[in-house]
Amino acid sequence: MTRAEELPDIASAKEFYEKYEPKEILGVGVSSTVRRCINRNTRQEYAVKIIDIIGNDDILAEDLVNVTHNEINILRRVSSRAHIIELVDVFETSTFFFLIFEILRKGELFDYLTEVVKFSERQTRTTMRDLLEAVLFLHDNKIIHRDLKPENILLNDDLKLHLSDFGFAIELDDGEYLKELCGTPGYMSPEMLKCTVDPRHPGYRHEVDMWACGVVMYTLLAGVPPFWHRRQIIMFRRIMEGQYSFPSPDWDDISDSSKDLIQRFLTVSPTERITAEEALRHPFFDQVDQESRYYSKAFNAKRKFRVAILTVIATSRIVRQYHNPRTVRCSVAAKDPYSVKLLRRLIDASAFGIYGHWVKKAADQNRIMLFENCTRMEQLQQAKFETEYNSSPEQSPTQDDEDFDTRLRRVSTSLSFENASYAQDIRLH
Ligand SMILES: Nc1ncnc2c1ncn2[C@@H]1O[C@H](COP(=O)(O)OP(=O)(O)OP(=O)(O)O)[C@@H](O)[C@H]1O
Repeated sequence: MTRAEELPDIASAKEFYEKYEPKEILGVGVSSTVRRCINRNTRQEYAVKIIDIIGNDDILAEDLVNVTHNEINILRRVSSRAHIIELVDVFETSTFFFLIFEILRKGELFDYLTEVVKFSERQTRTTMRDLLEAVLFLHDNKIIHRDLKPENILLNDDLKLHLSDFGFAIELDDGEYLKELCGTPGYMSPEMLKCTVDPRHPGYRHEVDMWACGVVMYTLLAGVPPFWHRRQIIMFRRIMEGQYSFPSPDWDDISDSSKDLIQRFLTVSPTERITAEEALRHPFFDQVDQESRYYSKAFNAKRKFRVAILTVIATSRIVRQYHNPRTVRCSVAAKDPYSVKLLRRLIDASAFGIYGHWVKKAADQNRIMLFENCTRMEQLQQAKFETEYNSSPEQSPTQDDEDFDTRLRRVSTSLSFENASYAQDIRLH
């Protein structure tokens, strides 16, 4: 049994054990273990996040206590709002924190996305609307999440999303700017990266969350992240320059309004980037509005008749397609099987079946980045290589004369180290 799997002894957490009965592990975080638990009086099920303050080799106990207090304070302010996880109870001892949350049985959006490979536009619309409503609430209350990504979005039984993990969330006063580099590399905004390498940069604000929303939306629709590159330093360059594309064939069937909204999220200048409020008014969401308005209208015989006719037409089309599927020319399938939608899905699903995760499709389209938290050894090796490279005599510039790329490489190296020890989240001081 690993240390994470061990339960804190009863003497050190009497109050928690008196009220709750811990059960099996639901997930393991960087500094915590999450278990199902049952309230002994009500028999209601919850999820308890158990944070081991002193048993964490990578993080200083004092830092962990401060970070957790900040997380609890923010959660108490935002908890149980629509699409935000509910914090039910908190217990603190000298060695452990116990944070009791509502239980979200379907786990991470990330795992769900891994299973289905990518989302339809309709699914993306629902997911992004819920996410943006949560983000709007945070921003209206001057809170920045700073780590929006599919791993931090949990799903309940009805696949309704709940934003979680407020470990990096922070409250920001008007006119205040931040400079701390934190979050997850592929989701970081250009201004966050720029202020790390340019000491004269003013810093960043809540717009970093909107950038992350763009990365999430792109990833949901394409099944691959927008800026990924095997070398983190190149990925950072791409982020800072806003260099991404909508390559064929994946994006051929995706509407212009989806692409337009992504472009508005992934706008390099934070002042020109779309806000959560504006995004919710974007035409991409109109279709849902029409649908919900349609269903909320009172009974109308004419409309009902129309729906019945459309249903018959759709059903007969499905039956026809089932018996006479669209022909695929052998020459096309042999030359470029991935361009045929039907085969594309089959290839993706088979690759997933074989490897247990998404695999590389081309140099610029790589799903590996989504699994970077599993490649610790590779990152550690790369970090070691980069450090040796940086520490060689001819590669040790002073703080003043080092060029932009050297500073960026330094950030990238630190991130690789942080990634290796902290799995996917980072916090540099
Ligand atoms: N309320 C919940 N209901 C169900 N499962 C949960 C719940 N909260 C967390 N989990 C599961 O536990 C895993 C770890 O959660 P946690 O938020 O602690 O991860 P983390 O953010 O990586 O941890 P850390 O805060 O230490 O960085 C999640 O990925 C999820 O699968």
